[in-house]
Amino acid sequence: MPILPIQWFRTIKIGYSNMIHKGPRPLVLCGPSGTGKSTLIKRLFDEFPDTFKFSVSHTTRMPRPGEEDGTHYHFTDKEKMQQQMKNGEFIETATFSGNLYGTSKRAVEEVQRLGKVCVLDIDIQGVKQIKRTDLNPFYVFVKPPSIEELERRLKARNTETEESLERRLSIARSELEYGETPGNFDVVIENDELEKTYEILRNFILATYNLRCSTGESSVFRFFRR
Ligand SMILES: Nc1ncnc2c1ncn2[C@@H]1O[C@H](COP(=O)(O)OP(=O)(O)OP(=O)(O)O)[C@@H](O)[C@H]1O
Repeated sequence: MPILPIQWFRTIKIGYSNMIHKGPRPLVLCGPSGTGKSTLIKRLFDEFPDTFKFSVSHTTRMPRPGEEDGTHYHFTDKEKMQQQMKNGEFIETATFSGNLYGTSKRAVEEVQRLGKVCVLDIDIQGVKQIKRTDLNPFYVFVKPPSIEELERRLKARNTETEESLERRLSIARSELEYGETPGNFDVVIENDELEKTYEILRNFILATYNLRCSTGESSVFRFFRR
């Protein structure tokens, strides 16, 4: 039997192509605030609880009662985190109420090592940062049917003040421009009707990760690797 070069094996699978060393490629979901990313991700996790996982973020804020280090967050301090940021250990960071938050490359790789798809719900700035790393995820951009509809959804969610609503809408306009630029994302999905959108996302993921599902006796979907 001929000895095949390792590159040959690597080309067999698409989504799992780097599984030999690292695990499945992460999945980035990006889109303006209020487009429906959390709603779609929740559906995905509900349907496929063993396939997807979030990474554990770092934070410099104090743990709240019941929060465990390494489970809810990696709790750290400002000096240490700033040093790690300088070392390039984070793929994205943000500041909220004076505390630092961030996703480390290592946290994503830990999910990959478990053989699960690490799901990253991040903004365009985060996408740009990830593109400078070797994480090599699949990029999905979720866009609203229109800015007017986005405004309606954000208002209906009841989480915004007039000021934060305006801020989100203005950021959304520039995010849409980046999201719709060809080559920036592997797929752009318009979230018009939720059921249809979820179906498109689901089909993309099944094909991309080279997975198929079948309806079992209990009508629960099960994954098989082809
Ligand atoms: N297709 C849809 N049609 C109508 N409403 C929707 C649709 N998808 C999501 N929504 C609603 O829009 C609101 C915003 O959705 P969601 O919170 O999932 O957005 P998000 O992109 O995760 O926002 P953020 O980035 O701010 O967390 C929610 O109230 C959600 O129920």
